[in-house]
Amino acid sequence: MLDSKTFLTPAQIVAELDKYIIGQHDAKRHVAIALRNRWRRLHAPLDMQREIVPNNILMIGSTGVGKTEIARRLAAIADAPFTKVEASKFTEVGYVGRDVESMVRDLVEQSVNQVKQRRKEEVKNQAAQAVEDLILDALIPPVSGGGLKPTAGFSTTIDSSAMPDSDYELNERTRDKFREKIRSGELDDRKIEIKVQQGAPSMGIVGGAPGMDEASMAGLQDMLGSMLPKKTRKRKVTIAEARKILLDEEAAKLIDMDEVKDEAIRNAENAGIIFIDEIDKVASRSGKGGSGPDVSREGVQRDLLPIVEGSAVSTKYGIINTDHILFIAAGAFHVAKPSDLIPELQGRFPIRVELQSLTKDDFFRILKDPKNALTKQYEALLQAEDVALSFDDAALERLAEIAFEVNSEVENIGARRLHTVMSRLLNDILFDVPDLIGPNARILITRELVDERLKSMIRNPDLSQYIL
Ligand SMILES: Nc1ncnc2c1ncn2[C@@H]1O[C@H](COP(=O)(O)OP(=O)(O)OP(=O)(O)O)[C@@H](O)[C@H]1O
Repeated sequence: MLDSKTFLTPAQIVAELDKYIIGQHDAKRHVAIALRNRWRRLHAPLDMQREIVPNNILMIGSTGVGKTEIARRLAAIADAPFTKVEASKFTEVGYVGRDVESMVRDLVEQSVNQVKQRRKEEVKNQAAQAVEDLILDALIPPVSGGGLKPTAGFSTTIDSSAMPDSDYELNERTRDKFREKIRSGELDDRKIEIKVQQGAPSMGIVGGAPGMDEASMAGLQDMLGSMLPKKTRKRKVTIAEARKILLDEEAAKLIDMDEVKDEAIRNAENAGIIFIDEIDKVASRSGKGGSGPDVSREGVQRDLLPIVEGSAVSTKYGIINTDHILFIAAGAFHVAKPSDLIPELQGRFPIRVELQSLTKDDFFRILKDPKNALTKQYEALLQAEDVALSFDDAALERLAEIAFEVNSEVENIGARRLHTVMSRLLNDILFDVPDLIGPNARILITRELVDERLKSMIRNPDLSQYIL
């Protein structure tokens, strides 16, 4: 995507983000520039490409206002590998817990999966052809022998050497007929026996050699795994299921894993986005009179620094350079301030954006407008049961109001509150369909209905604390 000749302009990127995220215009502008800059860098002269450093971003805003969502959607727009980590989960090197390099390994893993998926898509037609042959072999073994065992009801062993020409032709004609039936889906429910590959055998390496890191261990496991013959197992499944299972296996056989690894590493290096949440939780400096936990928090920041500054991290797919990965750090910064981060780290996140707290009106729009709005999700769920659910605007206004009130009275969890409120509102309906509310029913959620179902709870803070 990023290496294609044209790419979305910053305004177009914002327009894409607008489809999913309400408000937060400032943050959208900054991430749009950062993304377009990555494309610009890849089209700059080679010697300059090395010099251009990404403008990492620090997002400041309370929980549930769209920080993660913006970063995730940004990655989706660029089809870029993305990973989210919580800074508070890291521990300083030398202590038990997740080491900071694991986020780079996660990113590469993500990138490998993405490339693999893309390549499989490219060879899908070729793989489908091979799958059709395998299914056919299971139904009617070819005269040349081989193939998979047919199930009861079909001819069994065919001795090709003893077969006269006419029998051979007959077999071919039968196979052609069945090929058509397989294609039309007519035989989808018929059971056949197929050989499926079993998951990688466990090598039983626990702990590894002293001094061996996680990446080398995983690499060793992979290497040993690939040296052993792949185990297969027989399974009896319907033709429809066989198609799915075999398609994945056949597609995997057609792609070159070395190429996949190379491309995945390149993508992670040039397009990867790492989102570090809760950075404020590791932001307090021992220099300010801190002890114990402060020292360790500063340790985590010091460990993060080389990765954000650019260094080589070894992963089971190879060495990856972090120089051009885009880092987006985020935190509420209610207690600690960005200035409590160690200066070197502050310097690595030159772009600061503040996300706004969401208003009642924002809640209303979040319920109604995004492509994946909660109302649209529930409507689609019930559509599957042929029940038409809809919401009138007054109902959505009331829901937004309730979510806003509960946030101010109980705890502010931002737009996440809409999930709990909606689920409370619709639970009975979701349970009653289809037993009590049959197909073709129409349900209109009105303001009165919202009040009726939720009023008792919002009047009682003790209750809403647990339920909403
Ligand atoms: N401005 C917004 N527009 C649309 N949906 C939003 C917005 N803000 C939050 N949401 C929705 O609320 C949920 C939580 O948002 P998100 O994960 O982005 O929170 P966050 O700001 O990253 O919080 P945290 O720091 O706790 O992770 C998501 O389902 C997201 O879609």
